Amino acid sequence: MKKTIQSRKDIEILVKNFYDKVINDETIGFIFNDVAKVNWDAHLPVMFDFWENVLLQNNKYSGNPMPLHVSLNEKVPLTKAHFDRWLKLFHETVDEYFEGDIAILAKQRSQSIATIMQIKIAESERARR
Ligand code: HEM
Repeated sequence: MKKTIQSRKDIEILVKNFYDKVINDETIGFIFNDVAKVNWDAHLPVMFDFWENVLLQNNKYSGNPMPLHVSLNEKVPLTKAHFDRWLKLFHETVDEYFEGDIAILAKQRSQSIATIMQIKIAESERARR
């Protein structure tokens, strides 16, 4: 049976399984593997903190992901298709493992953060012209 998202352990299950899909994905995998060459041992704990902060509100993450994605977009254009794919994989992972209010919140928050990210990227492109 699926469970609700309640703890750091649940967040770790969500995030790890999501990135397992990401690194093997034909549409967005190369951005992580070949462009950013992500160090997963360093990145995963940051993502646990980020999602724990967003979903369980415990102030573990105090960074700002927006500038990082704006810079990444200068190395490889991050398109709507990339964001749609990211969101599809994230929502799929949430639904595979979890149910309940926090699972719904995870899908809503990822959607709204992705929207803001795309707006920030578009603004940065206008400023560069
Ligand atoms: C096309 C979609 C996206 C791509 C290709 C992408 C890619 C990346 C990459 C390459 C990194 C750097 C990892 C490293 O440290 O080496 C990163 C960091 C991060 N991403 Fe994304 N991302 C995407 C969308 C999102 C979305 C929608 C969210 C939030 C809902 C998000 C949240 C974060 C956070 C929190 C970090 C860590 C920032 C920090 O170090 O403080 N990303 N992303």
